[in-house]
Amino acid sequence: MQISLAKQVALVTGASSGLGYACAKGLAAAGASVVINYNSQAEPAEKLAEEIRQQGGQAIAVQGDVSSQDDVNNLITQAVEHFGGLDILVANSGLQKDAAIGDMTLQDWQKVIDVNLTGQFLTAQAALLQFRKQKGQRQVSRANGKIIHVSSVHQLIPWAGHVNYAASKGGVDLLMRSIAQEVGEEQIRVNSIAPGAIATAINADNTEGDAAKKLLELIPYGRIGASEDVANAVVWLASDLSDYVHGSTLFIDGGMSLYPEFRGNG
Ligand SMILES: NC(=O)C1=CN([C@@H]2O[C@H](COP(=O)(O)OP(=O)(O)OC[C@H]3O[C@@H](n4cnc5c(N)ncnc54)[C@H](O)[C@@H]3O)[C@@H](O)[C@H]2O)C=CC1
Ligand SMILES: C[C@H](O)[C@@H]1OC(=O)[C@H](O)[C@@H]1O
Repeated sequence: MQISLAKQVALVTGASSGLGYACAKGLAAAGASVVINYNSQAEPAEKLAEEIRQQGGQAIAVQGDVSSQDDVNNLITQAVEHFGGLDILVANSGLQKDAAIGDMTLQDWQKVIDVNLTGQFLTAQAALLQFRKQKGQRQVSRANGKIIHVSSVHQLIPWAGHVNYAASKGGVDLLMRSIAQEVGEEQIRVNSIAPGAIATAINADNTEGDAAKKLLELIPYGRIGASEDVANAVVWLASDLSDYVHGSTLFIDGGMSLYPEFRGNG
């Protein structure tokens, strides 16, 4: 079944690479106008926007640091100014700064929390305030706006050597579920996805060669994920086909989260 997001406007943060890039492509292919946020990599974001326009879609690339409230507010402003409103937020931006707990600097802790958790708070808050502002004006979906947080299997599975990252994702889990509890009566739909091992650039060391073999021992379904596996799930969660899914986390991990033990991958 081909999903249509025609007339809808999506903002994807951290979309100049990896999962965000794939999600922006997938949402555009489903007919959404897309705001492609990037922090420092302008070229791939602009190229993707141009590719979408060349294919008859609508897209713009907008620089912004999701840990800056002013930048986040500008992302929403650009969506409204260019496409008339906002219907879908994919809060995707994230990074890792790995260290053993005894070696982790406060800077490395703070940076990961600022982007992976505070950035998700700021983008979700800005999006839902826009949903409220435009309430009743956009007859494009059964919901009055949709928020999809990108979390990780490590919201559930501890990850030695990555305490900042795992803590940030654990926070995203309760952030999502608390927002969902608070705004559901406004028909603002809030969910998250929890990817497992997906072959993206930041994961290259772990998803190739011997490291991949080790990882595959933790994946019951027997393969490492692709960005498209995540993008397909995001398009479905953004569509009315999932209209009764609210406050849920969709694990996209080949069954990795079935394991109680994860000795990490790097
Ligand atoms: N690749 C994987 O196996 C998994 C990835 N994830 C999550 O998926 C999301 C995307 O990760 P990947 O695509 O794998 O990595 P990636 O590094 O390709 O994408 C992360 C994006 O976030 C952007 N970003 C970083 N700091 C930012 C800031 N301050 N403001 C705006 N954007 C910022 C980066 O520029 C980058 O484009 C992250 O939240 C990550 O935690 C979760 C589970 C597994
Ligand atoms: C399980 C993955 O290999 C691991 O999970 C994450 O959230 C990280 O980005 C790694 O990809």
